[in-house]
Amino acid sequence: MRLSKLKDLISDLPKGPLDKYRIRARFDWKLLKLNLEGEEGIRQQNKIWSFIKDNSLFKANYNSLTLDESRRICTARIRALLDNEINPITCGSWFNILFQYDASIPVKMSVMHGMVPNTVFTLGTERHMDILHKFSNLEYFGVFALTEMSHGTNAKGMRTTATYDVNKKTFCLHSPDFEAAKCWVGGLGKTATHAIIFAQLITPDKVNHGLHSFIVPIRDLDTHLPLPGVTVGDLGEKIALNGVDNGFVIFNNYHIPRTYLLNRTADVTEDGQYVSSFKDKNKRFGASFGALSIGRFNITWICSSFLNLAVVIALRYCAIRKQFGPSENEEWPVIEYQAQQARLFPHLAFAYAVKIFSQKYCEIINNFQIKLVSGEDRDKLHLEGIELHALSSATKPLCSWIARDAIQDCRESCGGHGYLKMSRLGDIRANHDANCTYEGENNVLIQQSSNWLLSQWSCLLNGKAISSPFGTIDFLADSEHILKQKFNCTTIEETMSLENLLFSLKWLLCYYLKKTNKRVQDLKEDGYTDFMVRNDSQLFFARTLSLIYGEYVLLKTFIDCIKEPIWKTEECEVLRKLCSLFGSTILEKRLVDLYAGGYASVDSNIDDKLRQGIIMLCKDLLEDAVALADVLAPPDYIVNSPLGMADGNVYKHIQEKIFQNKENLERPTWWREILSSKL
Ligand SMILES: Cc1cc2nc3c(=O)[nH]c(=O)nc-3n(C[C@H](O)[C@H](O)[C@H](O)COP(=O)(O)OP(=O)(O)OC[C@H]3O[C@@H](n4cnc5c(N)ncnc54)[C@H](O)[C@@H]3O)c2cc1C
Repeated sequence: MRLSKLKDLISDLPKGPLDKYRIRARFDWKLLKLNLEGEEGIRQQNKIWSFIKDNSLFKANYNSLTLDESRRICTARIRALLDNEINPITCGSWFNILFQYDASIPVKMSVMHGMVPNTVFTLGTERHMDILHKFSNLEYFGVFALTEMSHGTNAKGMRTTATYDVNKKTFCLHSPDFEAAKCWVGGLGKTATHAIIFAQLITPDKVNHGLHSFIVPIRDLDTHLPLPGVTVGDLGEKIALNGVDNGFVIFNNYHIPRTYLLNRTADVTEDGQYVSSFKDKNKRFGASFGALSIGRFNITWICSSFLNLAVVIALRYCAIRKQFGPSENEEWPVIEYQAQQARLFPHLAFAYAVKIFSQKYCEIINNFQIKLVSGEDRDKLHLEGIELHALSSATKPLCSWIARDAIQDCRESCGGHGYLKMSRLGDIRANHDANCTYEGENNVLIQQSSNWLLSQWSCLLNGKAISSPFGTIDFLADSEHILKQKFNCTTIEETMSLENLLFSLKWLLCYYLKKTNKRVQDLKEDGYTDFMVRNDSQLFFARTLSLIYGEYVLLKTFIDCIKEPIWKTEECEVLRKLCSLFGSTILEKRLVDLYAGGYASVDSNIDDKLRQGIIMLCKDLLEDAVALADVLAPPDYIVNSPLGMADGNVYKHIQEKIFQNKENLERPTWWREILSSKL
């Protein structure tokens, strides 16, 4: 790409005190950005950011808003974005960068204008095209309602019923009590006209066929009042994301047409017969699981958006903020300190790892969804769906915990000013928080991943082939050989090499599979039920097993990405360092297992080699850290934190923000109460 064209695509950064670090970088940040995000990706981002910059509705709010005003503004901004063709469908996964501006907007939009049409498209058929059209035309506003008041994670325990009425040719929706009310539904509190409701489908023969999804009218299209038989309302203020009206709904023998069942995988005929295109019920779930994984892979991208923003703010601030120094006359920016580097640079490495992973797997899951709709080989799709489900069940928790911990460290690494609301780090932390809970509560979701890994392990033990269409665990076929290997690196460089780090994770995964399986078998032999076996094998095995699986795939994806021929030598060099820092930071936390499992002998000094390697890498990366943050940074009007602006004029921007808000300088209306003791 010609330089003038690159300048149009990626704007120059303003000059300022951060230049001191920028000129030390050993690569061109714009070229790295171009290779990492692609020309189309950067165009998508520019389209979204420039729309926000030029639209008065999106001027930053300086004061806290009332709940009602938060919701109104969020809805108005969503409308403006939609009117300008900015939505999850047209922008694809790049839409998730909106989380860096105001997280409520993409949360509500992703549900109403992404997840809902996607679900209708994926799980519905021809007969739902008219409804789909109405969602797209904004005649209908749809929400996604799975969670119930007394059941969230355990979807099978949900108690809303949809009983087929053969005489009326309708499904009768019913919530037996308040505990069966659908709740937490984003957009339902004030906005929705329709909801996709997951309910237990019961046929006239009284057979319960399990959870199925239905399109259900909620509010009158003219008056916006609840329809008869529907009680709908708002859950009130939340910890964050208050632009989103999370709501509840209760049905009282409420009838909807038979055709409102989303019937791609199963249907009920007019005379009440249940028919499924999947002979095996589990396969119906397999394909649906795959479809649901799209949300979880998207969350890894959302985590990446929050993580990038927090890391950008913290790194830029810490490169400016000075404290102490080697002499009376010399003060050091805090980023120069070893402790600060060790706190922040691994998070920078994690940010790149999560970004590369989420970009790749969002593309894979989008392609999977297309195959699902085009009705390719069902058996093949079933296996692919299961692997994607298992992977997203490990990486969604892993990436959201990585981001959670990183954001907190970023907040602390900015000291007191990081605690100011204007730093945005508190809002980033609170908004990100929900990623650990929705789309599958992390601690429960992660069990799905270990279940799949254990089932593949038992195939292997029984001489059967493992099924890994995406190749995330195909190396397990070689597990016997892997487990016999020993750590034998003699130098720090060798220890920190990508090949060695990846192999160590392969070993750990095999080791944890063996250990978890042993625990499971022991419990079975002791007569435990399947339920108790699963419960009692979580600590310290199954949970760690899933995390190691996620870590392995993230590292492998990072390494594969570096191997692509697109990179210039200097880009490869810096990415390799980040990747090595990512892998070694993960392994350093698992030293106990590497020793206890016999991979590393006591005199191998793997701990010293890894730790010294991390220190060396952090020191080395100081040269590139600010430029690496520039690659991840959105424009200043999106960063919108005086601590993290591109020019690095931290104190000037803090002063502007303080003085911008007139209230900060005014005498309080209650000033007499202060002096009352004297009056
Ligand atoms: C901001 C936000 C938006 C949301 N939007 C929607 C939406 O649009 N539509 C919708 O349907 N839902 C939505 N939800 C609901 C969300 O999907 C659920 O909250 C989530 O699935 C967790 O379920 P739960 O709240 O019932 O947690 P629970 O399952 O009750 O979990 C409580 C605790 O118990 C633990 N636990 C549960 N089972 C086990 C087990 N077997 N082993 C070990 N520990 C266990 C969990 O780890 C957790 O710590 C939203 C939630 C939030 C916070």
